[in-house]
Amino acid sequence: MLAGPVEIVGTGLIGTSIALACRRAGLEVLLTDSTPDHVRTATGLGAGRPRAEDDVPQLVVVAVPPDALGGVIARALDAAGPETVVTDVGSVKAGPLAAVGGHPGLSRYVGSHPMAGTEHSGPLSASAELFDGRPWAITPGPDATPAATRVVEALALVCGAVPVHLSPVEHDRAVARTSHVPHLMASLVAGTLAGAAPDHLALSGTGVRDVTRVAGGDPELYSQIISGNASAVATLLTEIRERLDLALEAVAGGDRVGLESLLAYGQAGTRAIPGKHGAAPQPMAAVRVALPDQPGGLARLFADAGDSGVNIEDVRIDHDPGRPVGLVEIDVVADRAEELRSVLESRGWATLS
Ligand SMILES: NC(=O)c1ccc[n+]([C@@H]2O[C@H](COP(=O)([O-])OP(=O)(O)OC[C@H]3O[C@@H](n4cnc5c(N)ncnc54)[C@H](O)[C@@H]3O)[C@@H](O)[C@H]2O)c1
Ligand SMILES: O=C(O)C(=O)C[C@]1(C(=O)O)C=C[C@@H](O)C=C1
Repeated sequence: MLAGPVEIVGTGLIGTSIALACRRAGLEVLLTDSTPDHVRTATGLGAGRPRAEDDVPQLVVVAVPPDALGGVIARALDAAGPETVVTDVGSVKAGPLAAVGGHPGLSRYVGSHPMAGTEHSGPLSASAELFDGRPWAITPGPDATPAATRVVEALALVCGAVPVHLSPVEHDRAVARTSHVPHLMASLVAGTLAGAAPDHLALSGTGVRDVTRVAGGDPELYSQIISGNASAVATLLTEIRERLDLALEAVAGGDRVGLESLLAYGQAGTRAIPGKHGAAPQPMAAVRVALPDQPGGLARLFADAGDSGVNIEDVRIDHDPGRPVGLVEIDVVADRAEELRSVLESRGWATLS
């Protein structure tokens, strides 16, 4: 279905990660970016080769910032061959589709959106594994042909992702809830840390890091993303503002029952998030390991964890402010945690309960 070549327009974090995943599958990849250095860097990483004038890609993947999507998709539809399919990976889907409305090549355009990323930008942060097991929204407009949709679905599969089909409007409503509002909330919480006293910040544990990580993303990119989905984001913000008022009243008025009910509602929300590959959420447990601050320590720990045969779902590293020791929290499926702990202890690692 996807035979290549695949052209990537925009060789930043997402474009270069897709290019690397396509290369991993043996596909020919052509690279384009308005910043020639990014093409050079991506080429150096093994993501493909610069596109030549006479190349005819089977699929063009547009991975540029949201404000530039409409123009770049239209140019890709103009420039590509009559059979070439064009997709984009922008975080909002109704806007780019509207921007190319009426284009004669519209039947070859199918929007999409991989639900994976990091708080970093640019080709140097890219990874072929970024999309493994992650949802990838496929959002054909009414004019898209089934054949073009299948090509874009094949791209998601080549990248190791799980395709999820929905309309552009439904997509935008969904990601307001699962991505855009969470990002904004993380930024509001993280903002309370800027300028805080260093001896207060020294008490930062994993909780505050978990809640604020995404707020480290590029403000220019996220302001484009959130503005591009303004109506769905504003609807949810209004809901949250009402609950924030209730939280304020409960805290200020010492209403423990009201507070518990707000916290229970939040807990129910965390439990509603599906597990990996869209499966039902599985209970997780963290195995906590003391890691001496020495070169190669983490590699040895991962090798020993790998030998246990227990899959690592997530990892966090924290540093003891007073000692040259790190604390590594390895998340695994709860019923395998004891197995991992006992293998690590048998290899000399100190685990903490
Ligand atoms: N960062 C994420 O977590 C994430 C996840 C999924 C989707 N997305 C979407 O993917 C797209 C790219 O995001 P990113 O995080 O890779 O950003 P990035 O800044 O890492 O990369 C963007 C690249 O596009 C290039 N570019 C800008 N304007 C261009 C133009 N007119 N023509 C050609 N190249 C151009 C830039 O030079 C840069 O290399 C965005 O639309 C974003 O909404 C981002
Ligand atoms: O993991 C992260 O760092 C992300 O923010 C990734 C994330 C998300 O919210 O899930 C961010 C924006 C994208 O449009 C898709 C994915």
